[in-house]
Amino acid sequence: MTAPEIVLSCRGLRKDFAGFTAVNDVDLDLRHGEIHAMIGPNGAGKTTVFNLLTKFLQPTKGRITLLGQDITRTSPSKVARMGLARSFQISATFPHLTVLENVRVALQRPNGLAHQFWRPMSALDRLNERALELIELVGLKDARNRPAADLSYGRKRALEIATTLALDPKALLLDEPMAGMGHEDVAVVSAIVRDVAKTRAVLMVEHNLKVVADLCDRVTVLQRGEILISGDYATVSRDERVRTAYLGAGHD
Ligand SMILES: Nc1ncnc2c1ncn2[C@@H]1O[C@H](COP(=O)(O)OP(=O)(O)OP(=O)(O)O)[C@@H](O)[C@H]1O
Repeated sequence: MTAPEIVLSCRGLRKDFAGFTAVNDVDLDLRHGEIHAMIGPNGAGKTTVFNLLTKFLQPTKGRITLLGQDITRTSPSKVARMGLARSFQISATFPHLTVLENVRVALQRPNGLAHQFWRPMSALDRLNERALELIELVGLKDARNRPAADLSYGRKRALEIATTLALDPKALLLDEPMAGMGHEDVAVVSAIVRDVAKTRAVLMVEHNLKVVADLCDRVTVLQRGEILISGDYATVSRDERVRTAYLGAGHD
């Protein structure tokens, strides 16, 4: 069987901040249908890698490709349109708008609201149809007419994921999607991530190792800006360097 298509890839990625190397020689391949976790201690460079991949930071060295196209020098808005989405940057939700209105706003974003007013009713119907599909995908159908502010924490995160999916990204980067959640919400959001990953590549920074073990196909461990090891959870968690450096001695 051939390996799934590589959606987002980087080679030799490096970022220096005023003489300090925050990220060094990072190679990553995100594949269609796979969930890839990036873990590592505080300050390991995870956020910097996210910022480099989404083009919010320009790499000092290295090359990034999205669907085979070199995006190393492409602007963040262009890479977003090309199919790379990041959870918190383009998914801000409006608390006083309903769930449906929030997703509709997100769906209209690529073309800008100003271009929408002249469209025939059928286009608006299509917009509602697509909005409802996304709302259903993240399990918020029953709450579609409720203001976002009324949702529980986990369901707000589900709404954010729905708005992030509005551009139908091919690669989705999630920065600690389960942060601050209780068990039930973690289960809900995990199921959503598993579902959305079926048709795209997902990279997530996640501190909850149980989530990583249950959800992720591949784990990359960063330490002091460099990749310590990359592989499936079983392989990575068996590695002595990972056990001492990150998981801590005695971790099972
Ligand atoms: N703009 C910047 N200027 C200078 N140093 C920076 C900048 N951004 C990050 N760094 C440094 O780069 C290193 C990596 O930081 P980064 O935020 O990427 O780590 P992280 O793995 O995301 O950590 P955390 O888990 O705490 O979020 C840190 O030492 C940080 O202080």
